Amino acid sequence: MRIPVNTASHRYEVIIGSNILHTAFDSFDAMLKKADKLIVFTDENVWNAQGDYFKKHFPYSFEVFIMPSGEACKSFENYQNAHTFLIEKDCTRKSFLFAFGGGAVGDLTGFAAATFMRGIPFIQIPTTILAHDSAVGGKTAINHPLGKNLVGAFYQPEAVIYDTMFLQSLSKREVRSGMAEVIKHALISNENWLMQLMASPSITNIESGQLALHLKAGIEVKANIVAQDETEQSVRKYLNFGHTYGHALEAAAGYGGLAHGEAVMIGMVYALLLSERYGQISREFTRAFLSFAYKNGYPFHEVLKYSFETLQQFLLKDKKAEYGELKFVLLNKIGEPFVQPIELSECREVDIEYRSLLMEVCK
Ligand SMILES: NC(=O)c1ccc[n+]([C@@H]2O[C@H](COP(=O)([O-])OP(=O)(O)OC[C@H]3O[C@@H](n4cnc5c(N)ncnc54)[C@H](O)[C@@H]3O)[C@@H](O)[C@H]2O)c1
Ligand SMILES: O=C(O)C(=O)C[C@@H](O)[C@H](O)[C@H](O)COP(=O)(O)O
Ligand SMILES: [Zn+2]
Repeated sequence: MRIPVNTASHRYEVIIGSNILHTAFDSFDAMLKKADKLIVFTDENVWNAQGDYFKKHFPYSFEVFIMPSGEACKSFENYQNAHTFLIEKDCTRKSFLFAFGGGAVGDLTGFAAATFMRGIPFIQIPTTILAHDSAVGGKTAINHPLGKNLVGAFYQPEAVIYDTMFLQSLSKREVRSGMAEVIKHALISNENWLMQLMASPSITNIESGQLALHLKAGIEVKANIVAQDETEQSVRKYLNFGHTYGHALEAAAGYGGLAHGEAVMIGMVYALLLSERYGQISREFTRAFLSFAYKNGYPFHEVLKYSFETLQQFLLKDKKAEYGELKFVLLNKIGEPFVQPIELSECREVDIEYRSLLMEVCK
């Protein structure tokens, strides 16, 4: 199945299916044969779990750069190492990169592709559920100790080749983390879809055919939004639902302490509490949603490890902030996101409210 992504700067497709790696490159054969070098960026875990399948089914000869797994690959140090690798391998503007991994590998590779010799092409080959989000739309970045994804570029891939075979080796924790972005896509777009997800007996145990439908639906939401607003001037901000508080937690936890999707899930409940004040979200819904997420194993108790004072320094660095004003994505109703300026004093009030709700619901 192919899903078009038509952004202002570039048009490409997400090719998604099971066992497609060996055939998916057919349409790119001419382009890839013109490249002087094909370089695959991956991480240790992905290479250990899926390297053999990759080597068997990837139809070209390539060199591989294996990075530390998880957020460690989005460090300045690894970003420099990646460029050193490309330079030492005599890569040129005719070289081509592949991001073979989850969102961390995808974000690092995309940023390396955007900046190596001022830009070389790359293809995303995502291997996590979460990467149905990260591989699409062209946000690339590394982390700074003072804030998540603060250094990056909008840079679109030539294609996204999503072989869902790769998902089989994901840990339960990574499945849960990835499902948070699926749930985010439902929350900002479609109440029926959200209700279907909330009715699943277990969010980490969805049958593969059904999971593929959720991934397709999530990719379509994302593709539709980035087609309207590639560089986050307007509606793209909606894709950041849950991320203001979520990114602050990830930074406070020292990148990698919390998985991205775990932090986003915690941040989405915080955004629901704010949505009660500015939209039509009821406390009853927030409570039901929190209870659903808690039963599915999202680690809400992590919030209690960090004071609001620790989180606020990161909240203030959120990329949506403008002219000293913090902006949160909130929901009027399920499927109706909007952007709301919020004072830091109100963030603190809601943080206190959140901690007491957690004590009540997450026993
Ligand atoms: N660019 C975007 O639009 C966007 C969107 C969402 C998230 N992100 C970024 O993506 C990152 C999170 O992505 P992620 O959750 O995929 O994390 P990740 O890339 O860190 O992968 C999670 C863990 O799973 C391992 N892994 C990956 N695929 C595997 C597989 N098939 N089998 C076994 N292990 C595997 C990885 O090695 C890692 O340890 C964050 O840095 C986040 O900021 C970016
Ligand atoms: O694509 C987007 O736009 C998103 O906001 C998707 C998010 O899931 C993703 O985590 C993104 O990297 C966050 O962007 P940031 O600009 O807040 O760093
Ligand atoms: Zn995200």
